[in-house]
Amino acid sequence: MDDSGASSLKLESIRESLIRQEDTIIFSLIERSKFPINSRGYDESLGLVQGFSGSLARFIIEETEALQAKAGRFQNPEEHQFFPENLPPSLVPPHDYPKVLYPAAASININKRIWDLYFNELLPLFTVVGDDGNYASAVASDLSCLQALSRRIHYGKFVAEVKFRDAQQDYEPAIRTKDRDALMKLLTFENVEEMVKKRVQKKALAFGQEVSLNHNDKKVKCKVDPYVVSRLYEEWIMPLTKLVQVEYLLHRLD
Ligand SMILES: O=C(O)C(=O)C[C@]1(C(=O)O)C=C[C@@H](O)C=C1
Repeated sequence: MDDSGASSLKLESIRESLIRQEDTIIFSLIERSKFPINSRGYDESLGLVQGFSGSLARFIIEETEALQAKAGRFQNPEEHQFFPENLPPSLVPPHDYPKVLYPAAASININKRIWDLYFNELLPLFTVVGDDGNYASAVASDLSCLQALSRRIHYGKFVAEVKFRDAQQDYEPAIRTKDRDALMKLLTFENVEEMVKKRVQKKALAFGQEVSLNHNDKKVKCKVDPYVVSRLYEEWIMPLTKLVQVEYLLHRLD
């Protein structure tokens, strides 16, 4: 959260954070698209890393997360690990993050799903086929994409909390009867989703276009197809953010 305390929790400021996170996601996709797909970096059976059974991607991301855990990254309730098993403890003094979410919310982590989705479905949509051997650099960019996506999707916890506080009487019956469909309906704002899709498409066009000094150059070339970015939001990012909201709300009254 950008605000300093739970009392300043407003849907508007939560949405502002989601809007700012769009920039991070789009820039990270643009960075990753510099490299071709580089599939060998994700092959679990190639044995590229001596003494490690798994892909180069898994190796880099596990090791990076271990280092970031020691530096306190996952103390922040907005951050979620891809490999929570055997993470080393933080070595830095704890920061006093505002206590906005209920404590059990920490156990909601859908990164396994985000991981599978990213590598199997999303990556092929915004990278070209090919192999330039730059596996380590490509994976470093993958990690930026994964962390940006994970942070955005799990931000659903904060969105859900503020919606619950704003309309507790509407949410309580559906929470008590564990009615997922009713919760999904309550938290969905189709007009907002339409705006998100349009805005991210426009941002991808603005952030990713080739800049030319040649005035005769009328054709706009984009590093990442703006339509693909809008599709990522429509088909995966927003549905998963809503899934996190439902998971969060289901246990809100435990
Ligand atoms: O802005 C909200 O109200 C949200 O819940 C976030 C979000 C999104 O993921 O962007 C998800 C569900 C709503 O239907 C609209 C937008």
